[in-house]
Amino acid sequence: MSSKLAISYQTATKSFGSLRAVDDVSLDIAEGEFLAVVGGSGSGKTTLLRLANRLIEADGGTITVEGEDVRNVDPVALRRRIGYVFQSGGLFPHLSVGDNIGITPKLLGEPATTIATRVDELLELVQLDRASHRDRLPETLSGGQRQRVGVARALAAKPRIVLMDEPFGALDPLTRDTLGDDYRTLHRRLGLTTVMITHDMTEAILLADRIAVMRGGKVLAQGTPAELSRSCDAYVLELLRTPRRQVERLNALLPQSGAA
Ligand SMILES: Nc1ncnc2c1ncn2[C@@H]1O[C@H](COP(=O)(O)OP(=O)(O)OP(=O)(O)O)[C@@H](O)[C@H]1O
Repeated sequence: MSSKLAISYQTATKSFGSLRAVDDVSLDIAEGEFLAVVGGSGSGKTTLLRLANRLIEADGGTITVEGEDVRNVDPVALRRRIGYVFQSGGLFPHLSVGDNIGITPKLLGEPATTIATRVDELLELVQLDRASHRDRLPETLSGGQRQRVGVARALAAKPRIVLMDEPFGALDPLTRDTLGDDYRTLHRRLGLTTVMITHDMTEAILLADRIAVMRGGKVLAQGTPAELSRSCDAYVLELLRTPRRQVERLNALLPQSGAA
């Protein structure tokens, strides 16, 4: 991991009316880092994520992407530099898998043959068989396959940064595990910087290098799981206890050998 910053929030604030959805947040994400943002519903995770690519504009503080103040970067150009994976896949229902993946290169005016090659590369990267997936509509895919297409689309313009909003939340646990592991491998292989929102502390611990815990628009704590465990905040400690408690309960209920 480099010591250069991919994203930096300095006292970032965003209010909706009287509600401070993001409240005075300072958070650095290094190039190559995988950061998970964990917190309950309404804690400000999505708002924080979207401040980085200007899907939402901050009303206080400064946010930089690769050293540049995002206010000085054209929002459309910024979003091409930063891949975004939506919770539901966010695919265009009337476009084929191939056209969904190729939409950004197409908007960038790349030739059709270059796009076709890129689509095939990306399908391979997210481990979807090209021939049997390229021409299908999103509604004919499983949730896991749709999320793989969502990841491929986010990577189409070769971004160095990927933002993911609860990307695997709606999937069954096995698919979720596999996709999480596969994405982590991609993150390493492509040298990406990833910021992933999740409700699930176990997923955050297993996938991320560092975790930021949000509540009420504030980042209560940030660091590796070991660093978080030294936090003085009761909410952070409670979140960290949940995975351990689940393991203890599972160990008590399941045969130890795993030969169920
Ligand atoms: N466009 C908006 N207008 C008004 N309030 C908003 C808007 N977007 C978000 N909020 C409010 O800001 C707060 C933070 O919302 P945000 O979506 O960032 O939370 P979250 O942690 O991502 O929640 P979830 O896990 O449920 O997606 C919430 O109280 C939400 O209702």
